[in-house]
Amino acid sequence: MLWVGTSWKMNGTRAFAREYARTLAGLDAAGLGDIQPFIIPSFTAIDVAASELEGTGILVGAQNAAWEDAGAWTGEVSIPQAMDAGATIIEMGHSERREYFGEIDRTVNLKVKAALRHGVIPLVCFGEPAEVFEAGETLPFITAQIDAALEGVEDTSRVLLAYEPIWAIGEHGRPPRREDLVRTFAALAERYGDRVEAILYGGSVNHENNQDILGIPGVGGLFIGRSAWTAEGYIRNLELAAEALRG
Ligand SMILES: O=C[C@H](O)COP(=O)(O)O
Repeated sequence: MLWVGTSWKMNGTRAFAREYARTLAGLDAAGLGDIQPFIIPSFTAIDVAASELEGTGILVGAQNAAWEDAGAWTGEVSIPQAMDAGATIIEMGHSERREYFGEIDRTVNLKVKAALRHGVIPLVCFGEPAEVFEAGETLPFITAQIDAALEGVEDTSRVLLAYEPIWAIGEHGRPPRREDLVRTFAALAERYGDRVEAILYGGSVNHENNQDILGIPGVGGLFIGRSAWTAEGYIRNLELAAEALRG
């Protein structure tokens, strides 16, 4: 099974979400084979996307959620609230949240535990900055992030991990070299492969490198930004992944 999903980040109105999800709902999901698609809109559009996608097998997630269930946490959205809107995946630890909104390993860990307690899937993002990569310190850096995220969690089998090198993300990002990903995923698979649901790759995934990345041993899926920000772009990514899976 390959997990192939997209986060829209801070993009999209409810009307956009309805249109996108409707196009996606028209897809022959069975024809994709063993691919698990998921989309992660902004909070405001989760319910629209989820209702359009009901019964299609395509999952909808939230880009963040609080670890507490309710209370005086101004500006936060709890996991039960995200679930109420239709989310079954909770993303956490994305580098943009770590850089701009104070997300730290400790809060990611609290969120992993809260998501599992509520029976939704934690999607844990991690990745190193350029200077760590250039110093050859990627592995110790990312394994420390993952170990902290999973600390004290007995059963991690439903956790999705997403390796997103910070220097590879977004419009100024550059896709990693294949040999670097091969090395990193070999180590991640050896250390976490049996313990988690899947280990995804994210950062400058596009229609040209999609299949090549999926061919790397240990890569269990893709977490895509820009090249899936239109329904057509995302569907093309899904079709390419299905083709890669068929071999
Ligand atoms: O959440 C998605 C990632 O940050 C990747 O974004 P990108 O594909 O636009 O580089």
